[in-house]
Amino acid sequence: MAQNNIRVVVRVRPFNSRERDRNAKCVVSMSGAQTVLTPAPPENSRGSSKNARAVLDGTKTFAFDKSYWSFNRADAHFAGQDDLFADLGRPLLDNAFQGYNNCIFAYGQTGSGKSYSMMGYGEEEGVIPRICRDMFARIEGIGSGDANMSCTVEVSYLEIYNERVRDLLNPTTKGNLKVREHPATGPYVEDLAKLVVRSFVEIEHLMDEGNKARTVAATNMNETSSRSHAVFTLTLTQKRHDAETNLSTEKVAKISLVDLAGSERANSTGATGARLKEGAEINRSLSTLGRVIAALADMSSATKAKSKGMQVPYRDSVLTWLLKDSLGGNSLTAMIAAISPADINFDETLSTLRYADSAKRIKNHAVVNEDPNARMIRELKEELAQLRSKLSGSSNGSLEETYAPGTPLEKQIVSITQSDGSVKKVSKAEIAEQLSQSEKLYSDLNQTWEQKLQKTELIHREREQALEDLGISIEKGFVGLSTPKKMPHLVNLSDDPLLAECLVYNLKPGTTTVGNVDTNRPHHSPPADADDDDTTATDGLEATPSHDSDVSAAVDIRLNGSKILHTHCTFENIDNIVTLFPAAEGAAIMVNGLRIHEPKRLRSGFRVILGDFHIFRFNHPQEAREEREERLVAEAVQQGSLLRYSVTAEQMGLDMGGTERDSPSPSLRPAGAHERTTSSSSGVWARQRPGHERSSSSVSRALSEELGEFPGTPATEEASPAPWRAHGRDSDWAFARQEAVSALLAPGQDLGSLRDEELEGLFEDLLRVRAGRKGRGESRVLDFGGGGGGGVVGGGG
Ligand SMILES: Nc1ncnc2c1ncn2[C@@H]1O[C@H](COP(=O)(O)OP(=O)(O)OP(=O)(O)O)[C@@H](O)[C@H]1O
Repeated sequence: MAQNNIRVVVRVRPFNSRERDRNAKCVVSMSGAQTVLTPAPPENSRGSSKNARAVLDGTKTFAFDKSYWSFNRADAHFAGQDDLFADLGRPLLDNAFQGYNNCIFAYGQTGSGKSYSMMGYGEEEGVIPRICRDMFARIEGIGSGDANMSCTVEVSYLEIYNERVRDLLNPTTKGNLKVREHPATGPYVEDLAKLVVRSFVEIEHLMDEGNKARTVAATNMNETSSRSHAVFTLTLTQKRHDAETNLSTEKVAKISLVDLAGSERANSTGATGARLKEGAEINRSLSTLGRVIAALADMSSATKAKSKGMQVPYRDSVLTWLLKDSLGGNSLTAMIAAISPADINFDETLSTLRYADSAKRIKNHAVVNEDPNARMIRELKEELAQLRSKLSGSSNGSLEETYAPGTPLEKQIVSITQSDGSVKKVSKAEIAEQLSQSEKLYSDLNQTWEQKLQKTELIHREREQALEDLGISIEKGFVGLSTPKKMPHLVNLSDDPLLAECLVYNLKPGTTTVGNVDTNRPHHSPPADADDDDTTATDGLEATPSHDSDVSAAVDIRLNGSKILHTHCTFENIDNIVTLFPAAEGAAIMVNGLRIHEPKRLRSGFRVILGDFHIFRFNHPQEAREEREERLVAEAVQQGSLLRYSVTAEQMGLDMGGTERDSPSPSLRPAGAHERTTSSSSGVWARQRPGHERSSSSVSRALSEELGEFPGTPATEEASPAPWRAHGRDSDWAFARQEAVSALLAPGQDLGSLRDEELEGLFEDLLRVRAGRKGRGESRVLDFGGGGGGGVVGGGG
């Protein structure tokens, strides 16, 4: 058994545009493995010697396993994604191939760079895709080097939100899976899909669809990923067949990769109602994580005798229960503490560094998992025999009481011997429950590879069906993802880079109807009355019930949440001209910030908001291409260059076919909105995480750019914006929200003329932004992120 401390590394990101706009000072410095946090002097007393002393007094120095300086690429000690992978990813794989469990979790406030390190953005792949890619490269190497060795990989992907566990890969399980614990297996999520993957591309595909499920669920509640914890787990099984003895042995390693919710939620304030409940539940996982880390750190410094009596509150939250092995258990674990460099985030950064500082004292006890399945099967078999005999009463020896026939199982108490040898009194009802759990575990463990493959295929079909039922376009025979080549479509925008632009809704020739997802749910109350605070009603992807009415059958795109009517609107695509028709009076529809009541022709790049929370960009690839072509030709003509006039579009850099550029016409959209890379080589990780900042300045920048205030910005953006660039794709999202709000607050707009819901929505939004700003150094401007009745434009249905 290897006893290892948790490896703790810190990473500081560059300033974001909001910090730059506020002239933030960098308060973080790094030297070797040390991270130093120095409070910035107050604005009005800079330079005074008294103040200089006070600042020095406030300096905090922390030593970690590594400190990654990602603040400025130009610096000699700059650390990028490669460095992180070399230090954390490669050793993790070395350990996993030896048979050790491993875990990496990222901790830090919202926007500090957790997802950047874990998943990455654009070409800047994070540690998760690199691990997956390298794992399959190693497996290939093993397979070709030793015929007696074989490796298999299984994947699960879950999200914890409000203490509820949602399977992101299996739509048939509803959003509340149970965490259980069995002595043979440790904590596990009952009924969580564990899908077989045979290549990196298959993992990419799963991750893509998992993120789609996450996005659908998040949009339902106007959420972002920073409110939930995501746990991606790989199980690597290596089988060695010994030709001489004809025996097989196994090594199994579990790799858990965890992107935690923004840590400021551990102490967020200002929430009310459902928000408060949500806050409390998210806090529960994060605050319990804090207590678990503290308890384990204390235990590591206590004497052996003293530490024996100490309790670690793993079971107080779903997250810590699931991470039990990774924290103080059988795992080699690393924590990435992500921090902002800015003075305005000083308090959050200090709190993150303190967290990280205690985490580094935690000791884990990792063992090589040799033949764990064989052991578990043996233990479960023994247990099952005991449970069955207790339940049937056949082992009623002298020690057990006898009960009259017909006595309810709850009332029949028997004693069972537990795996540690202790004897426990339990009711037969509990035994029946445990029996069914253990039988399930036993049958899971006994599944053949073929059965696992079949199940994976079945869930895959169900998942795609569930997405298609919502109107979300699915790439059949997935090989890298690209948005539709020709079809006009809507693509979702989001404040959250992780959730932006992963849902594509095709607008096929003819009519596409948008309605409420609940329309095809039998016995559901009218969606117009839907209370968006009711977080229990919306679980994201679910296997869709059969279409039970004419209305539901006619609905192609199903959206959830408040203010989406049974039949909300239709898109008519006639000869490639797309027109949006409100389907009923009062349907909440905005196009480019204006509420529409009449049909409206859409042009590529238009922002469309449906209901309160569904924000899209309309893309018309063909139209965008034609416009670019026309513009280039016009430019060529203007320059009087007959030569250029005669060159083909392709020669001018227009891609007419395969690798299309689907973004809206720059003339019709904020110029800061970048085109997405459609390169399949960068895969889903790149696609899902275009450069993207959540800040106010991107709104103002987007507006300025549209007004031509950024002359340096090229009219036609190149694909694949780097994440650290000042303006990201979110300008589309923020721009859409901005114009929606501006429309309500337009000059001359009489607030008194707003409808009650609109006024209330705005009021709540303002309160939330204000509370957010007070509670957090860095807030998202336009963070109307609460579900609670607010929303983009308040009123609607
Ligand atoms: N090391 C880095 N280099 C360049 N840009 C970074 C780095 N880390 C983060 N960023 C940028 O900062 C922004 C926020 O990062 P990210 O989305 O990873 O934060 P997060 O901590 O995951 O937030 P949340 O808790 O909301 O999920 C992104 O635009 C990202 O591109």
